Amino acid sequence: MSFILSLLDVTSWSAPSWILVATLLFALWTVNRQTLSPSKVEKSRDQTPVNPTANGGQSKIKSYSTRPKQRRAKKGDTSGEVTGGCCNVEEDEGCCSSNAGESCCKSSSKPATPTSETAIPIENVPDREDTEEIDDEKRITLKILFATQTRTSRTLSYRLKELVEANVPLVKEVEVLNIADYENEDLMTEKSPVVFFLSTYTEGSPTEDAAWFYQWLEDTRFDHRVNKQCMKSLRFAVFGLGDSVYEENYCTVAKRVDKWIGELAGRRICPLALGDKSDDTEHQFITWTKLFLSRINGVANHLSIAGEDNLDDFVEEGDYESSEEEEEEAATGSGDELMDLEDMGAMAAKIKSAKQQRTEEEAALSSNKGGPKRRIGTKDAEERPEKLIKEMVTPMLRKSLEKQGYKIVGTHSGVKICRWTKSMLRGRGGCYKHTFYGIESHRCMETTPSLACANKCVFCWRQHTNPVGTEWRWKMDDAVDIVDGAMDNHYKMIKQLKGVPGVKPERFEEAFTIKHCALSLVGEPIMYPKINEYVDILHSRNVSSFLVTNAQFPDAIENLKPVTQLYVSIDAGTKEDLKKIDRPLFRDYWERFLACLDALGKKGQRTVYRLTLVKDKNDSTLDSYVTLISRGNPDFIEVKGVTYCGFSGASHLTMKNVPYHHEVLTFCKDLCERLGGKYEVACVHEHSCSVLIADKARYYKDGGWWTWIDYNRFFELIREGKPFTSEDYMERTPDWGVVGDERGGFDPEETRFYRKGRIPAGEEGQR
Ligand SMILES: Cc1cc2nc3c(=O)[nH]c(=O)nc-3n(C[C@H](O)[C@H](O)[C@H](O)COP(=O)(O)O)c2cc1C
Ligand code: SF4
Repeated sequence: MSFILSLLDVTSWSAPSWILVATLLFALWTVNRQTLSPSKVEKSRDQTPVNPTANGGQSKIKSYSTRPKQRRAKKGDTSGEVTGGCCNVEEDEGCCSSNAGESCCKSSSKPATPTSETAIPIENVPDREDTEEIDDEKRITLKILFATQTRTSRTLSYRLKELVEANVPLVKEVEVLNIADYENEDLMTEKSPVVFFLSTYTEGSPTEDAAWFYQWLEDTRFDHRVNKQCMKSLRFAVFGLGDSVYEENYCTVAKRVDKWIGELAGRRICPLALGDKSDDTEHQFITWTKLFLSRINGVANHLSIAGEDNLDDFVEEGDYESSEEEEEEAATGSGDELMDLEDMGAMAAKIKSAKQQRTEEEAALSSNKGGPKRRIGTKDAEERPEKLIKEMVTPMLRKSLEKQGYKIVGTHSGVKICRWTKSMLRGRGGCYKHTFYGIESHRCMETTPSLACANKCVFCWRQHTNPVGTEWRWKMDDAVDIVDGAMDNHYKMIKQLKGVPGVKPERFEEAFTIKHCALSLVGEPIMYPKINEYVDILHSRNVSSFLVTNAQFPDAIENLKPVTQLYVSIDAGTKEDLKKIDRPLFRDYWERFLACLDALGKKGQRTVYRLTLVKDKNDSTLDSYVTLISRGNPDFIEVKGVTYCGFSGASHLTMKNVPYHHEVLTFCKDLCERLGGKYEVACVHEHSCSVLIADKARYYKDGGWWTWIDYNRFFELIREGKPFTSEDYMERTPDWGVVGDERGGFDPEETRFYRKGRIPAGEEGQR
């Protein structure tokens, strides 16, 4: 042992020891370098095909001897697939768990490791010996510029880099850069072909990193000092990222950049392509990439033979109109076949026929239904021809949501076990709904029949991995199937908790009879056109229903059957703030929001406004909340401090936006004061920074608060089928739940558990 220690004591080493160690280190470094040397990497590309047909087979480079055609790639062919890495496009936004504090690949500065098909075959592979003969000076550099918020564009950029490196030996180097790090003016003298991956955000705007470039490019077109042919030497291609639900704002940034560079005489290597979040971005990317690889090979080949000139065969004409047709081509390609340049004629015919078929189908629909648009609650979606209706949860989205812990039920529903369910199973306390309304958290299922919604709220738990839409446009599952599916999955998750330290056997048993359903997981439950059938099934099984809606569908609120408790989310007090916080899809979002409050006021049911306080964002406009409360006249107002879900490129919320419990309480007291005494703070749940404000006239009786629910009575009332009100099934709130009680809303039958390093509840500073 002392010998080893003396070896570790470097200060005692003699000169020969130093020389020995240095020699060993050098030898190790050399071996390692050889393992990773480019020639080794090249060897692994040995079989990678390249397409000389892109230059008409007339390459003057001796090395491009043509080999017989390789087999064509089939969709799903994974031969040559590189596995590993979490930021491939399939997980573009969802690869990171939303839990704060978890290690996150998004924060890594390392490029995403693609799981891409690096072996996308371009036909006629050059022989290994031949490619080695290519003079390095003849090989070109490709630049990829991306602009992103949630990293999809960045991920695709690195995937394209990998694919080009694996498939196009004439490209020596692929540089991937954030567009903000590129000198805009260099586009006018750029020698390397440039590919842009650009995403579009609110109202068709560019991302922050692209804003300067976008403005510069727009201005350049009108700058009389600038030659309108200034980008003549630029070979470029644009891939846009967006979401077609934004209709006329769909991929605006990419469309415009493609158009503007074209107007400045830039030469397109490849048509504009659009990756649609509501469709299959992965498929669109692969289809476009196949075309791009063959084109860039042609461009590289010509550049290396003929230099700057003689490129006309390999660039698209610079006019924007023609690229729409091309865009269609990229979108409709089957992805199964390789598009050689000679195949383009056949492809054009295919696109034309696909277009015609679609027009005919749409026309048939319009004549049947009086228009192709589908509305929530109508049967249009159900009656659309099967092949036009897509599933809401694509395989890519499924993977991403499953990573975040959701169990996907059918094609549009999800269920997830709540942390309070686990907590109550272990006798460590229930959630705020236990304190406020007597919910048994260990028997509560949190689910949604629609993972889609019509917003992009900054505090969304899903970090924007879910689909969005203003109407139901997906395949629709039967209500009974999704209730069954959600319950089965919930029970499976409960089963997995067997044997977890602290789980109480009697609670574990009870958990196999669900008593409550919180339709508030994510998404918009009332978007599901069969929501009434859904709640009927729950009630018939003696399961209570707490349904939360985001106040964008007033008709659906009006048509909704009685639920145990109906919530609307009030995410802001003013039109401007609502736009900033919820980032709604509807242009008339404010009118819809107000109409929802009016509809709620007329329901005559047990209703709740749910306010999520985001410090410095929606906590300052008290008077505007007063107006909204007077409008919908809810029974309760639940106020909760926002929960920090970790950083998401699309959100920008930080811990600074999370209010302290005392700040939430002060806000509530101020609010009650401004409401003139009609409402009062009734309960608190300090644990989760939640406060309940109740209508005093309705819920304060016999010297106490009656915010709890008699669930059995509710089911009886439903079965009786006669009209009833919230006062018919209220129950007295236990003392420990009432504001001012020293237990802070913690059930005395439970045992408080403090995680190491956590501040005990009720203490100053608790969030
Ligand atoms: C708040 C928000 C607003 C958006 N607005 C638009 C839009 O106006 N048009 C569009 O085509 N896509 C829009 N999108 C969709 C994004 O462009 C799409 O999610 C894209 O894949 C994001 O790419 P990125 O991950 O590289 O940022 C929006 C997304 C969010 C979160
Ligand atoms: S409405 Fe809900 S699900 Fe939709 S974005 Fe907002 S928080 Fe997320």
